[in-house]
Amino acid sequence: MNTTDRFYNAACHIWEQYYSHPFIKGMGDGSLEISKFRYFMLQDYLYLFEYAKVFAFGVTKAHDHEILRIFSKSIDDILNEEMEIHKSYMARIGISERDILNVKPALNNISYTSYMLAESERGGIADITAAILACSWSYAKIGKYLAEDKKNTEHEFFGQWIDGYAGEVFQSNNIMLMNLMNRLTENISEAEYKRLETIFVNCSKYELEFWNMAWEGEPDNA
Ligand SMILES: Cc1ncc(CO)c(N)n1
Repeated sequence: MNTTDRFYNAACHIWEQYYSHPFIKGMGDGSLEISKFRYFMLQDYLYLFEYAKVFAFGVTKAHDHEILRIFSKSIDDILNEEMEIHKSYMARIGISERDILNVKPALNNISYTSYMLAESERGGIADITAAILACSWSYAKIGKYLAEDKKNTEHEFFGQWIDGYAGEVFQSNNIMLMNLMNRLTENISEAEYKRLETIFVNCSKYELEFWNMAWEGEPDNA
């Protein structure tokens, strides 16, 4: 079994909860309150700047030119492709630059990105890819899952989000990262594999916490 199949088996009890999550179901059937989506978009926008820095560790630690290109292209795609989804929604919802500057990352958001950055600083290219993969792959799967029903992608508000993640650029970048993960782990020991699996499973849990945070919104004591 290749590494990504083993990762999936190790995390599927968490991933199954994404599909039935009220936030994700609400984007699918169009019932999600815009105020919840607004909070998610702002937190996710801040998240993406930190997530891009995880790839930047990959740039500095790359041991060949192809890997260097994969990580540097990913940074460009996050900052200039994926963020277009966020910017477009911000314009639609009426969120200004100043609103964005006033947003503080929620504790879950900080914890998740700090964990990814810490593992990336400590580890090598395989650890960095394992940390990235739960994010990239889960959004690729959620986008595709929601896009299975044509009605969802045609929704006048949430359709753009679903199309963005189900679309060619995001999907093919994710496949590139999955292939990279498998290539990097072809000859590793079981102990090394286990270390990477732990990172992947932890990031999968952080993903679920991010959806919970988006659903529950700003806590009263924030
Ligand atoms: C929290 C989170 N995870 C993954 C992605 C996909 O890049 C995203 N935009 N946000």
